[in-house]
Amino acid sequence: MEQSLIIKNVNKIFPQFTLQNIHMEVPEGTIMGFVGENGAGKTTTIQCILNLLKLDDGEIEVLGRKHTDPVLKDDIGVVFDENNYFDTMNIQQINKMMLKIYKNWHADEFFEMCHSRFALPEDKLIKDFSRGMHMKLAIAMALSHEAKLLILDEPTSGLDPVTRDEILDIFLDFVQDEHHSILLSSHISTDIEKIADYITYIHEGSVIFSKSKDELLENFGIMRCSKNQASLIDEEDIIAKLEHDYSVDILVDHKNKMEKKYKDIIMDKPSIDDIMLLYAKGERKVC
Ligand SMILES: Nc1ncnc2c1ncn2[C@@H]1O[C@H](COP(=O)(O)OP(=O)(O)OP(=O)(O)O)[C@@H](O)[C@H]1O
Repeated sequence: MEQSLIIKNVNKIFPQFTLQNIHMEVPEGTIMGFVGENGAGKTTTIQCILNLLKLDDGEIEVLGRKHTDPVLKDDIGVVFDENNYFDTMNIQQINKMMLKIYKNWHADEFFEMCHSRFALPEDKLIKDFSRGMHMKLAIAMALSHEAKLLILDEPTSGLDPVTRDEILDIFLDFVQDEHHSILLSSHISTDIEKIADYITYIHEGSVIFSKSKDELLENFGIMRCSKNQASLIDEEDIIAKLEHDYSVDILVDHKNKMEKKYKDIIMDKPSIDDIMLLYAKGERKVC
């Protein structure tokens, strides 16, 4: 399988924050969920990919080209959480501008999505759009110029559950083409669990893991231990550990093996939120 996106050892240094040795690979035809706490470095990573920030070190390859190659503009569809560029325009004016910017801009698809799918108002200025309308417009724009890679920063935040579901289906539809792929940053972990094939978790500027979702959710387990039980667990079996007042949660890999080894301990299947919480708040080692 070819990779749509390869990030190798990327470093970006800000005065009070550093992205450290970021690595990630997004295979064609797949969706990579990009998760992490507020301020973990997701948007900074995305800005590096889009060449909006200069790398201090490392390499990024997008669709087989160096990420600085200007021809990539046509092949990448982008949705940012906050975007005020089009505030003084309406949908018609945006269409006219996009026709000049993208060589493969499809006005018919754009209007179909804006009107039929998303019911966006034709004449309203974008600054008068609600947050949900803003996101829908951004998604319609990203999907109307034959992009092969979508880079989406919080595309479903602020949307109601019904619209969110509809948009997730659009993303799933998009990757039915085996040459298409998506990098999807989101705090809504149920969205990620629903549609991602792979998950990259970034914490304080470093990638903690970048793995297939099935591997993560099937292989990882959380052992709910008493303090006494926890003291008997081999250190090498512990990926992360979070102590509560009277109990200890321990994140382990190879869930089935661990269940047999520690028969008396309750083993839960973790959600992405559980895994992030254990890593963020507990003691951990990088896996
Ligand atoms: N241009 C900049 N100059 C200095 N620091 C910056 C700049 N851009 C981002 N940062 C810092 O980088 C860190 C990571 O921010 P970033 O926006 O990448 O996080 P995030 O994971 O996208 O967070 P959120 O989920 O809240 O959107 C933050 O501490 C932020 O203040």
